[in-house]
Amino acid sequence: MSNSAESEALVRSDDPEHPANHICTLCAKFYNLGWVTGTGGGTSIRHGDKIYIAPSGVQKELMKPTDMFVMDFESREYVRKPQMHKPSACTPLFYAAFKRGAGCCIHTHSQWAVLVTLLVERDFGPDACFEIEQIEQIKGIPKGRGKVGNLGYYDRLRIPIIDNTAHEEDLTESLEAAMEKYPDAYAVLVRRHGIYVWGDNVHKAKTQCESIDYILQLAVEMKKLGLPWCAK
Ligand SMILES: CSCCC(=O)C(=O)COP(=O)(O)O
Ligand SMILES: [Zn+2]
Repeated sequence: MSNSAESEALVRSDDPEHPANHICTLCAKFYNLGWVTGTGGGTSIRHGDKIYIAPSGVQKELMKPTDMFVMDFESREYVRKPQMHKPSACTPLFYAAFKRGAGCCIHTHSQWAVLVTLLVERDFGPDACFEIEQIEQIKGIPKGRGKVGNLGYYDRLRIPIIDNTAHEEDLTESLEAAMEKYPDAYAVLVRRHGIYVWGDNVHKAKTQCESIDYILQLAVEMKKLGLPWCAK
């Protein structure tokens, strides 16, 4: 897109739920939860045929709508590219979630997520997975893509764990492999790094991420108390 007025229009709106505004307000909230401190983590939103992406290496809680990159979903070309920055290194990972029908993807560096990946370290390898059941908050997570409703109290929540890589974008292949292997998952943990959580829309991605973070914190405390995550 060569016309700068058109490019500007993509990020200027009075609607607080316009993705350029929404990413900024969400990241400010997530900063206060310890999810996106020190420039780590982030959020991306799909809006029709456009994807809104934050810049890389910036304080995510201080971003402005005009800082946003905008990518065309089909061509994967940028239709808005602020000169000062590069797009988030998480972009190919967010894109993997959008290809699976997500409307929003959140990446956090939550310490609870990191700790859980260390607590299941004994299962290190391609099959590593965090599993928990009989916790009320599990009901905040959908059963799976194309399935109706959320998990029940007696259902088991499974979140696959992939190994970290030196560069964020190099996680893409293993994230996509985990998505294939666990088609019902709405989240993937990254060992010693954090978590990616996605949802059909912004509201669902946010509430699912909150539910999962709550469960991960609980899981760490349960482990400290010697309490099992699953009944059997
Ligand atoms: C200190 S953060 C290291 C990079 C990272 O893991 C991350 O999530 C942020 O990447 P971005 O390119 O969006 O700044
Ligand atoms: Zn990260």
